[in-house]
Amino acid sequence: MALSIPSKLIYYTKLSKPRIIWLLDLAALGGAFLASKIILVNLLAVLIGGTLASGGSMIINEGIEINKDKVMKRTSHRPTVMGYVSKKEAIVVGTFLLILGTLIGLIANPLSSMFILLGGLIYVLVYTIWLKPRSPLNIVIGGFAGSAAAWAGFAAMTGKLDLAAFLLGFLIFMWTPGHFWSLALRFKEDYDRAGIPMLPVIMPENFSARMIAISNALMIPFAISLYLFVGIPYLIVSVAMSILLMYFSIRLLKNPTGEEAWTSFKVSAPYLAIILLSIIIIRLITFI
Ligand code: HEM
Ligand SMILES: CC(C)=CCC/C(C)=C/CC/C(C)=C/COP(=O)(O)OP(=O)(O)O
Repeated sequence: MALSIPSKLIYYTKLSKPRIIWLLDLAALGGAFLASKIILVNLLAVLIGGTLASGGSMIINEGIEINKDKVMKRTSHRPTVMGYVSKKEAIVVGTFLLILGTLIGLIANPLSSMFILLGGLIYVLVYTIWLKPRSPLNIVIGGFAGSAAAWAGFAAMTGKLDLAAFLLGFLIFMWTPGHFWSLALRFKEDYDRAGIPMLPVIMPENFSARMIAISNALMIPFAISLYLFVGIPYLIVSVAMSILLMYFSIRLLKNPTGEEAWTSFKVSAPYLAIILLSIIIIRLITFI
């Protein structure tokens, strides 16, 4: 199908999942602001490189998954399913963007660039190709893709990692199951139809709700202990947000329905966003 360049650009922008990239960028910013100094050029390199690489990785994912996306209601309108972007084109363009993003990360330093590449490779190779079709633990391991964004941000400023960076990375790692199992519980019929063994597909609702509550509870110590590096105002924000998150996890435990799971999913991104924003804003104030 011959399409104009502007419409291709619109399709590629949609395929890159901008609704997810902003939070990955916020994770990279959160990592960067945990460092003791901010190097502006490196910050721009990791944000631009990370955005291109994560967008590219999502485009590769949607190239690989056309047949699954076709049978899932939620994903059946993607430009790849509609035939506007072919499998081969998505994989070629996505790979190009992943490589370009990795190279731009080199402007900061090799470690930051390595984390950008690692994030993309974990998402495409480990999650999409290897674990997603095979194991209900797919997203547990896949969660390291999000950690890589935070580590790329920190490494861009310092060329190394430290305890604060590890805590932020593991916070995102532990956040991912609660985020995704809530969505998968809401759309379990979709995943079942596509033959993807997501936890809520193969286990009863109450078991999935319990796993969401447990993983959220295990995440909270990582979120709160970052106050050692960010200070008391952060402690107040992280405790308040964690109480709110657990309130919705307990509601889901008591009533493990698709509707409650959707509420839990909708709370999860703002939870992480507010934690990351408070790190960024509080550290920014201390830098000034
Ligand atoms: C393997 C790990 C992950 C899986 C399987 C996953 C899965 C998903 C899915 C299927 C959606 C709905 C997608 C759509 O709208 O097309 C979604 C939404 C989202 N994800 Fe994830 N995700 C993961 C990790 C992450 C990470 C690490 C971040 C950022 C740090 C993130 C941020 C978001 C955001 C911001 C949304 C949009 C939420 C909304 O619409 O309210 N996700 N995720
Ligand atoms: C540092 C760096 C480059 C990190 C990249 C990390 C990355 C791309 C994480 C994305 C995770 C994500 C949106 C999964 C969507 O799941 P899915 O593809 O199973 O969703 P679907 O069911 O909507 O297809």
